[in-house]
Amino acid sequence: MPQVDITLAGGRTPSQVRNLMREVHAAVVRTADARPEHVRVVVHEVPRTHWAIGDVTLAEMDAVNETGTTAGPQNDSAATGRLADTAHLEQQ
Ligand SMILES: O=C(O)/C=C/C=C(\O)C(=O)O
Repeated sequence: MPQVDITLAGGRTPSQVRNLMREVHAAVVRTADARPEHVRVVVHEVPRTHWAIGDVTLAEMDAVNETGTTAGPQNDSAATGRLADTAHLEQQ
């Protein structure tokens, strides 16, 4: 009984989430030789205020990207709006 769990940051429309579920379902049926009625797809949607990367939440990154100002902790990723785990790559 295949089960696919997907964790998404909030912000997608219900239609986007539904399409994602449909396509994942189809992919599992096609590739895993699973019966359609046995495939479970579970989407966990996390509020953007509850997902932090390097202590900068996605909501804080959004605010930076929308206003050009820093809304969260003062660090490189908050200032640039980039994901914290990629910021170090530009420093090398
Ligand atoms: O954790 C990250 O680096 C980014 C996560 C973003 C998502 O999961 C999303 O866009 O849903």
